[in-house]
Amino acid sequence: MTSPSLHLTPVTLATGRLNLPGSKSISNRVLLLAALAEGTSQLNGLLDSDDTRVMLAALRQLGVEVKETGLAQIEVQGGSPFPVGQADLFLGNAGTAFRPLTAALALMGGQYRLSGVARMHERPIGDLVDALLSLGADVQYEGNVGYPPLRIGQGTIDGGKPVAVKGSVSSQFLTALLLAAPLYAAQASDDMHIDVEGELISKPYILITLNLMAQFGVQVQRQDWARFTIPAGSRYRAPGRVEIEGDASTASYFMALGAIGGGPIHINGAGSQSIQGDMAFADVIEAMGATVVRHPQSIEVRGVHVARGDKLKAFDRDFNLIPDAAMTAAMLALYADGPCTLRNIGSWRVKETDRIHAMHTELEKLGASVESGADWIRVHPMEPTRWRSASIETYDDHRMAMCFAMAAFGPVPVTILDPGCVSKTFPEFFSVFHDLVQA
Ligand SMILES: O=C(O)C1=C[C@@H](OP(=O)(O)O)[C@@H](O)[C@H](O)C1
Ligand SMILES: C=C(OP(=O)(O)O)C(=O)O
Repeated sequence: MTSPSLHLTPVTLATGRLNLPGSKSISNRVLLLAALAEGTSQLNGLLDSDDTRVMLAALRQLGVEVKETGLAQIEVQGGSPFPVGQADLFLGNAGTAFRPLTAALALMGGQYRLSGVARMHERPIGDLVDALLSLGADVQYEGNVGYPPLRIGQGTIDGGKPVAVKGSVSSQFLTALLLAAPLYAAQASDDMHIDVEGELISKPYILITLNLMAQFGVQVQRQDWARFTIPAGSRYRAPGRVEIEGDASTASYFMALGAIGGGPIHINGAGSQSIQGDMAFADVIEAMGATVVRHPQSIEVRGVHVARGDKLKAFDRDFNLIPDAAMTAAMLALYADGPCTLRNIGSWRVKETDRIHAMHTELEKLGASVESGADWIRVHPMEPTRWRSASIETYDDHRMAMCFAMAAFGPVPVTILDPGCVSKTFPEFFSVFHDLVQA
């Protein structure tokens, strides 16, 4: 179901403060960890959005006791195996729910079906399934080989020999194996080794995984990015309280606002102590000419006034480490003093939509000159006379909707189609955006 379109009239200034919603990546990891850990976990600051709702609903269907104890506060009674050994789970388009649950249920054993929206059934999962099959799990494709929906049965898991996983399509496959690994390692007499075969993309997300596993009592040993060892006897223990920090990918939209709308924008919820790689987007806007002050749990951004003709500095950068925040950088290119090139972003092709195609097409509708290839995109800056008033398709991709809000700093009105798709990670995005900008 599509939502009514949103008309953005030109704005010139951005200033104010906001509290970030909880991190999607941390929320869904912590929900699964709390469900697997023996004992009670109190999760504070959890994100409330489509992606966390499908994870919560799945855990409840699996019999995990989850209580809402306050605003963004959840209490989880964990333990494994899950109480319900048979379930048909719908996981929307949430990669952070689909991939980790596939691995956990495959190692747990039972009878499960995992499906999602049509786009989820076009997002690859073969590299994770191959790794699980090599461990002795029973995972079958219901439709196209290499893609959801999946059926999981009772396998015979042997983690005694190193398991290899490819990480060139998504880091979530390695994250999924790591999160599930203690289901085997807890009973094992030998350490479990996970080897990465070939290139590993989006590395900072693996560090989030390892950090949170450690908070739940499992210390993974890492040899570069090649081998991950889960010691024999490793088991998750509920840590009591877990504070979930704000979402750094969401923070990128507000850092961008400060960079082009003067600021100051005060962003509360993630700062220099963040465990999220996307906080490095602050370095990107700094290099473009914005001023960033980093506090342990917040940041402040001041910038230029692009609506008055100021320009940001152009860039040519590798964005492999921050693929989500990279989309925001592509929008900032419109206001730069030269062409901006984003490299090593091949994973954009298999996310909520083909983001290279979507970005290229929609930026051209605004009047921009764009070039792209298999894993890169180049956006040329806009002269004021080039801007065209366009209706922007969002392709059911929350990040397309959120980053095209930055086009409101151009001189013509812009319409965002189906803006409600922001509910994947930040349902209140447009009301927070409107509170910060002025004509
Ligand atoms: O592990 C995670 O929480 C995520 C990893 C990244 O995916 P890839 O590893 O597929 O790039 C990122 O794009 C996604 O939004 C969240
Ligand atoms: C790629 C994304 O999501 P997912 O967790 O579904 O992979 C994203 O949020 O940009």
